[in-house]
Amino acid sequence: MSDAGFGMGFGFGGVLASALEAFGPLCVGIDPHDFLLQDWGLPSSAAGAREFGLRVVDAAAGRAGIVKPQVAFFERFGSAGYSALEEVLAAARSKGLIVIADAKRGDIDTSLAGYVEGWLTPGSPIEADALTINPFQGVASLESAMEYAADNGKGLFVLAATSNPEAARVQGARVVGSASDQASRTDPLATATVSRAIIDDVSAFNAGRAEQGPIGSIGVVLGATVDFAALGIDMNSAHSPALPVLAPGFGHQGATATDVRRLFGALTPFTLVSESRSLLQAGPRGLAAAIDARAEEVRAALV
Ligand SMILES: O=C(O)c1cc(=O)[nH]c(=O)n1[C@@H]1O[C@H](COP(=O)(O)O)[C@@H](O)[C@H]1O
Repeated sequence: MSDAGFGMGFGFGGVLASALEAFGPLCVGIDPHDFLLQDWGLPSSAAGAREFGLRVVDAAAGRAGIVKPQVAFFERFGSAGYSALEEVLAAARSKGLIVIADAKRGDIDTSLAGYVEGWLTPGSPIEADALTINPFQGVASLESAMEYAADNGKGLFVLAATSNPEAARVQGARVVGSASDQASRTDPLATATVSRAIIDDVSAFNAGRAEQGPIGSIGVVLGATVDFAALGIDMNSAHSPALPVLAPGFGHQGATATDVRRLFGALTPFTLVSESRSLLQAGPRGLAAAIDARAEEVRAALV
């Protein structure tokens, strides 16, 4: 595969670049909700979630570059659910799909290391290519996880501005002294929103690993339903290496392909357009065509 016009680089950024080049930015969610299992004629059980996940993988392979299993819908079935998830993860990775495990983990750094070892160690039974991470304990608590990911060719997507409307109260709160915020260096009392500070801190980590290539290994989650200006997030500020963005909020939550450029500005080439229910409700027979159509729609909107 050729590079995506940004130079391939190595590490997770390079893996993302090749998927974006080959398939465009669509990320297919694997969310076996009960109502979907029922619509698909599958039982609400680990076996149903396994079958659902494997069918989504089959439909996505060769049509999209990235899948995002929602771990919650497997975890609810306990060890049998994890066993099902292991099969889905392995099937997806064996078909060349990039797998983002959506588990939203977070803890003090030594405990977080346990999660990251499980999800991001090559050869682990739950190995994924990247993991979603919750930074509520401070971005500094993620430091060793970010290092582990970058050292192992893996990625993290750190929640920064999530798509749910309840998030604004916490994520829009203002904090003093964002790490790489220019204003905070000249005025020690200058503030940034929590969302903006998380983006700056993640970008600063990637800058320290610039030798890995033009796209960073650590990305952020920015929901496509969010009012970014209200959070003080400027999509046109520079990030070097480029900052990968996982963007849920498309389809069922309201955003559409035609919103991508307006919302993500200069970050558009590194933004993964993530949809779950709006694709999955096409059912097992219609899913492949739905993925083809949406992948094409998203690519066309970005030309
Ligand atoms: O990390 C995520 O993917 C995520 C972050 C966020 O801010 N909002 C959000 O909806 N998600 C996840 O993205 C998926 C959205 O599903 P749909 O609304 O059905 O497309 C779910 O698995 C959510 O858990």
